[in-house]
Amino acid sequence: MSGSDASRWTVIVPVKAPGRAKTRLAPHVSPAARAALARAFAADTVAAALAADSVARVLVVGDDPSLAGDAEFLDEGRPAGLTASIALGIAHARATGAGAVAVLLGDVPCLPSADLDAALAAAAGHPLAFVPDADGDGTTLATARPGVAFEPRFGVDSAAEHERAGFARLEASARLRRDVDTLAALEEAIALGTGPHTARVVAALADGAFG
Ligand SMILES: Nc1nc2c(ncn2[C@@H]2O[C@H](COP(=O)(O)OP(=O)(O)OP(=O)(O)O)[C@@H](O)[C@H]2O)c(=O)[nH]1
Ligand SMILES: C=C(OP(=O)(O)O)C(=O)O
Repeated sequence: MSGSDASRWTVIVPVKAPGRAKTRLAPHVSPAARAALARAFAADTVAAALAADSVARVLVVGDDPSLAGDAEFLDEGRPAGLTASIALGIAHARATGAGAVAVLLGDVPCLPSADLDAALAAAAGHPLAFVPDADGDGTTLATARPGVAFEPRFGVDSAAEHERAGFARLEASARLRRDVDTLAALEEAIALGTGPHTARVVAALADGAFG
């Protein structure tokens, strides 16, 4: 992350409180391990965004400031769901001078900053764009050029919803597309190579640190 000129991106990362997150992992790991994984996924995602050359600003939206790390934090207040938290983040970013805006979900722990830079460079060629997740039905990144009305459609079948709403589908790396919701996705992420926060929690899990 360097400078703040208008050609660079503001990246909004919604992150829910770890204790309530990643419920699809609940059958496989303890509540403490699940919360630690959720926190680590977010930390690796935010770190990648902060390190990206094309990113001027990273804004974490949620209800736990400790999840923001070195990024800005925007308190969503009473949790009202993913769509509401994203809308709050976009409105805040635009009201405080953001030009190009991206929403990156906080569960892509394999993401290298160069892969985010590549996707944002491609996104700059479209008013609105998105990156489908690894499974193809969801979305990991949605983008809007400066001044373009931005109402991303994250949630169920968001890839199809984004396409229907006129967002251009971008080619992107497996590492940007690999969100982690399930045990199978976690195993794939480990095989791809995660960021250091997730790697530490996975190692602790393997050592039996969570019981
Ligand atoms: N701020 C905020 N972030 C959210 C909210 N819901 C989901 N997120 C974040 O959006 C990203 C993608 O959400 P999901 O893949 O559904 O993750 P999740 O809700 O933790 O997982 P499940 O409980 O398994 O559905 C993750 O970074 C979540 O932390 C919300 O209500 N508020
Ligand atoms: C909210 C989404 O994430 P997931 O499908 O991982 O819950 C999405 O893909 O739009």
